[in-house]
Amino acid sequence: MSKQSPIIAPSILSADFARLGEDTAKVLAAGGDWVHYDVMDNHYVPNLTMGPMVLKALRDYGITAPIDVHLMVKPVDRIVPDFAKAGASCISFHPEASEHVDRTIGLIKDAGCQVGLVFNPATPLNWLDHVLDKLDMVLIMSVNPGFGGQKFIPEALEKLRLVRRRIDESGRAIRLEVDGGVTADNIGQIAAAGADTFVAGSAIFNAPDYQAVIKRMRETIG
Ligand SMILES: O=C(CO)[C@@H](O)[C@H](O)COP(=O)(O)O
Repeated sequence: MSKQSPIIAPSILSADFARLGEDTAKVLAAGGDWVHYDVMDNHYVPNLTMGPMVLKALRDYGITAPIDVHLMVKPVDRIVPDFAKAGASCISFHPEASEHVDRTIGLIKDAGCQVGLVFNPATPLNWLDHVLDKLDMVLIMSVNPGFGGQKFIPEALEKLRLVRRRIDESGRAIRLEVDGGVTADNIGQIAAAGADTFVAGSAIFNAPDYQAVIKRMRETIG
């Protein structure tokens, strides 16, 4: 299976939290495809963000774009149905945070969501063994999770190449997402390494013109 059409998923971790609905609608109108929604629990990662109630509030506000939930929480399973009910489209989790990775994958699918598995910079790819065919997405972290605005870790490029190969060999339509330090300047290199789904927070939300950054990213990806 060759690469799928590129998706740009602005991470609303860098949005204006005091005007979250408005800012999310604005970034989508500016050309964002998905909403990337970071859930941090001050346990698995050292930060605390948003839960399912805020996600539901975005749906109630009128956000209809796919919401790509990145769970940085431990334990994982208990909170999955709440996010599905709130309107998540895809739920990704870290294998180290789940006692039973295959069970968590099944739980997310049974809740009606797409499922992704997330790899921190030091997480080995052998967590893909035996489960790759069940996934809709593999997410490669190019920073250590917990904060926006960090610098891209270049070793992520080799990891992307390795996962691209595994996905292609599987023959399945699995997305390859990258998250952390993605900018209009490095997105070309990241796309060339095999990513087709690009999360970007500070590079978009800290810019004066969201549309101009997203357009530049899209043109660079080709
Ligand atoms: O999951 C995370 C951080 O843990 C990310 O989604 C960040 O929100 C990306 O932010 P930038 O690095 O693009 O500023």
